[in-house]
Amino acid sequence: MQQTADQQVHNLIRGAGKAKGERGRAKMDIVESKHISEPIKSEAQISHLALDIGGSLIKLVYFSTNSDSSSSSSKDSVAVSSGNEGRPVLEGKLHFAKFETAKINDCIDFIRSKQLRHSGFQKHGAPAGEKCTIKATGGGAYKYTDLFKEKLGICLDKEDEMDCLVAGSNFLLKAVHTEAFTYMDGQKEFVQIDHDDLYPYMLVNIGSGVSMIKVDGPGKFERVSGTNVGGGTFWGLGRLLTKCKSFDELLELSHRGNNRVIDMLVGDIYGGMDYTKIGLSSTTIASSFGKAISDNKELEDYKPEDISRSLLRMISNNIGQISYLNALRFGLKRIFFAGFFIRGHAYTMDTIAVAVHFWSKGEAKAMFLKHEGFLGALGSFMSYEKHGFLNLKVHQLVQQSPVDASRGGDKIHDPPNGELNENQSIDCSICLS
Ligand SMILES: Nc1ncnc2c1ncn2[C@@H]1O[C@H](COP(=O)(O)OP(=O)(O)O)[C@@H](O)[C@H]1O
Ligand SMILES: CC(C)(COP(=O)(O)O)[C@@H](O)C(=O)NCCC(=O)O
Repeated sequence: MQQTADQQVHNLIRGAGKAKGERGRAKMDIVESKHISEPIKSEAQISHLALDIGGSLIKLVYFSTNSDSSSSSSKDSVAVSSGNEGRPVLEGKLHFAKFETAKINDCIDFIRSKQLRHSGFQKHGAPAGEKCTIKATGGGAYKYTDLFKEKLGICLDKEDEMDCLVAGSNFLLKAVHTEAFTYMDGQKEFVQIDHDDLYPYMLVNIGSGVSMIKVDGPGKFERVSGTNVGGGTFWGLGRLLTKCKSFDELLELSHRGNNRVIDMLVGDIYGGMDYTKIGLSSTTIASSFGKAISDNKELEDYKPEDISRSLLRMISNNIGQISYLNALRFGLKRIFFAGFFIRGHAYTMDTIAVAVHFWSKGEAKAMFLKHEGFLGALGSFMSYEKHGFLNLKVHQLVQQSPVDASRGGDKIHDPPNGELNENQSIDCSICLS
C-alpha cells in the first residue's frame, strides 16, 4: 500500500523512539555540497539519488554508504540487521549537492562518476537490460529527459514539483528540531514545531520564480499564488546591472552596499520628515531605485554594491509583502520561506521578516528553513518510499547535532569545501524494507 508523506514522517519519528539503544543501529549524516564537480573522497557507494532540476539550479539528494558493500569481509559491512522487524539497515550519509542548471553537463558527469548502474538503481525484479531510473522533479525533469537518457542511459521518473516541495517541507519541519528559525535584527531564534499544530501554514518557495502554497496537511495543499519577481529576477537583473560573474559575487557585493544611494525614501520626498499620519517613517523606502530618476547619473556612476543592495531589498521586500497578503487571505499566521534565493543571507531574511512584520502589524511571522533549497529534491528522494520503488525506508531520526547559531550572519553560508560542517549535520538512519 502506498504511504502518504506524513505517514513516512510518522514512521521516521516513531522509529527514532523504537531504535534507541538498538544494536546495529545505522547512522545517516546529512551533508550539503556545493557545485561539486569531483567525486567524494571515499569509495562510498551511492545507492539512491533524486533530483530537482529547477530554472536556475539542479539539486541532488543522494544516499551513500560509508564503505564499499562489495567487500563482504569489510568490518563496515553495509547491510546490517537492525533488529527492527528484521530489516537490513544501510549505514551512510545523505548528501546534498547543487549545480547551476546551465552547467547540467557537470551534474551529468558527477552522476556518472557515482556509477549508479552498479548501485541498485535498476527497478527491483526488472529484466537485466532495463534502464536505470531515478526520481526527478522540477521543470528540468521534463526538459532534460532525453539528455539523461542519451548521456547516462537513465530514465527520469517524474514527480510533481509542488508535491515534492510540500513533502520535503513537512518532513523537515517534523523531523529536524532545528530546521525552522526566525530572523530579525540580526537575531536568529529556532522555532520549536508542535507536530500536532503544524497545519495550516504558508510555504513560500523562492526559486527562479516564487510559489506560495497553503499547506493544510500531509499531501493536502493548494498553490494559492506566485510571483515572477523572484530569485531569477535578482540574479538576472543584478548580472546585467553590475556585470557580476556569479550569484555569490552579487550577494557579496550587497553586503557592502547602501541602498539609500539609489532608493527614494519617504524622507527624500517629505523633506526629511516622517509621514506619521499613515505610519511611514522617513527611512522607509518610498520607491525602490527612485533616486535614479533625478540624480542625473548614468548606470556607471552608481556603485555595483549599492545597486545589488537596492535590488536585493526590493525583491525581498516585495516577496515578503505578497506572501503576507496571501497568508492574510487564508488567515495563516505562519509563513515558512524556502528556496535558494535566500542562501541563509542575513539581509535577505531580515528584509522579508520586516516586510511580514510591518504589513501584518506584528501578527504574522516569517520563518526560514535550514535546508532551504533542498525541499523539492528531498521530497523527490522520499517518493522512492511512497512508490515502493526501491524499497528504501527512511525510518528513524536518531538525533541531530546543534546548529551553529552564527549561521545567520551577513555572509554566504556554503562552506569553502562545499560540505556542511559537523554542526550542520543530522544523524538518522534508513533501512531497506
Ligand atoms: N550558486 C548560485 N547560482 C545561481 N543562482 C543561485 C545560486 N545560489 C543561489 N541562487 C539563487 O537561487 C535561485 C534558484 O533557487 P532554487 O530554489 O534552486 O530555484 P530553481 O528550482 O528555480 O532553480 C536563483 O535564481 C538565484 O536567485
Ligand atoms: C514555474 C515555477 C513553479 C518553477 O519553479 P522554480 O524552477 O522557479 O523553482 C516557478 O518559477 C513559479 O512559481 N513562478 C511564478 C509564476 C507565477 O505564479 O507568476
